[in-house]
Amino acid sequence: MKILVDENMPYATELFSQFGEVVLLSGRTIQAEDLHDVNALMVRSVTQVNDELLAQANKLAFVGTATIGIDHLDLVCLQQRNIAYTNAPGCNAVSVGDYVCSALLVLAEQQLFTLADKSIAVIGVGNTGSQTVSRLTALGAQVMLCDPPRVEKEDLTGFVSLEQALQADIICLHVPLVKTGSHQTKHLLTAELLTGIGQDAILVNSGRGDVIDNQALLALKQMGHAMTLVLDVWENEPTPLLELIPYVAIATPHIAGYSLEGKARGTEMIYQAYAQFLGLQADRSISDILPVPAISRIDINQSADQTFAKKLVHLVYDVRRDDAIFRKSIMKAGGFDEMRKNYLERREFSSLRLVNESHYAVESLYQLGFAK
Ligand SMILES: NC(=O)c1ccc[n+]([C@@H]2O[C@H](COP(=O)([O-])OP(=O)(O)OC[C@H]3O[C@@H](n4cnc5c(N)ncnc54)[C@H](O)[C@@H]3O)[C@@H](O)[C@H]2O)c1
Ligand SMILES: O=C(O)[C@H](O)[C@H](O)COP(=O)(O)O
Repeated sequence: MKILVDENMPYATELFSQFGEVVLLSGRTIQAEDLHDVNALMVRSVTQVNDELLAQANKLAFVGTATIGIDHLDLVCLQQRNIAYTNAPGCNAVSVGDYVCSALLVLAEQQLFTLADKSIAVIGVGNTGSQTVSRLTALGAQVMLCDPPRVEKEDLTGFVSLEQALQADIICLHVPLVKTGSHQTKHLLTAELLTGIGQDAILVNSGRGDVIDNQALLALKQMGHAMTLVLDVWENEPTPLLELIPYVAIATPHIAGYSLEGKARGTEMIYQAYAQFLGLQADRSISDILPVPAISRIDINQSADQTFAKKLVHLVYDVRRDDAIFRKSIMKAGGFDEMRKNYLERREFSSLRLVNESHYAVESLYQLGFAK
């Protein structure tokens, strides 16, 4: 059995070697000839799995992507070739929630605001959006929810329209890239909709870059629109619109989901799916492999407020680290992918246990994801 795996998939060799030979390649450069005699292909979002890539796939029976998004898989092509596929829904949702929380707490400190005083809208209330909602709610914010496809299917009440969501002080985008059907998201934020966003607003995109018309956003910023931008995802990755970067307050190279736990969970989920596909028992686990975090417990000696939450959040993950590396590396050829490949270890809030022997009021910190 030969299993071809993107080299940026942590713990892949440890897990997939249960089934056979594991071959590691750079996901961005996997070619059709690499798939000759390969039984299973395990990718990340940078590999376009389509007719062109699968042209020489004579034995391929399974494709796994260790990601939430599946816009890089041509599902029709996989079905036509009778190739099974799986993704890893929710694998890095906690990591994305941590990212948004870290970014908004940076901006809250810089712009002197309290999240509880802001109107916040989350657009796309699935796995990642819900993680953002629970963190912001823990920090006292009232969060508006916008998810027309869910409202249509689940008959939910209290959700707002896209137009209402775009009036919020803070707008967080968590939608997938959908190019067909009645809820398409490519350029969901058109030039016209972007223009209607408030001058004091904050716009965070950690979904997919194509959801915002990046050229229109640049034109708007060049005309002096003052909204604050947090962009983790960009149109045309790995070569984002360089002129846009100086207008972005927090800019990162598509790493919102890159906690070690999130990436490892992605690998483990497709490993388990492949074992099931083969009718075998998955006998390995990432919990046996993940390293102990550098700081794993802290004694709590005060009740929680936003300032205290910020200290703890940024102790575990301060997004400014990734923003600084992004600005330094993005001008270099291949810089975007290089930053992702050499991403510094980052742990989730849950890696830090808060010991509260004096029973201070810190329930909100546990709601943020810190461990008890
Ligand atoms: N930046 C990163 O590192 C990172 C990490 C994980 C996921 N993502 C991206 O985020 C996307 C969302 O992830 P998820 O786990 O929350 O997915 P999900 O499928 O759990 O949730 C997506 C939600 O968006 C909603 N939605 C779809 N179209 C919409 C529209 N037009 N308007 C409003 N809502 C809409 C869906 O109904 C669904 O509830 C993924 O598809 C992926 O592209 C990025
Ligand atoms: O869809 C996802 O899960 C995320 O966008 C994921 O973090 C992307 O990471 P990549 O596969 O590009 O390494």
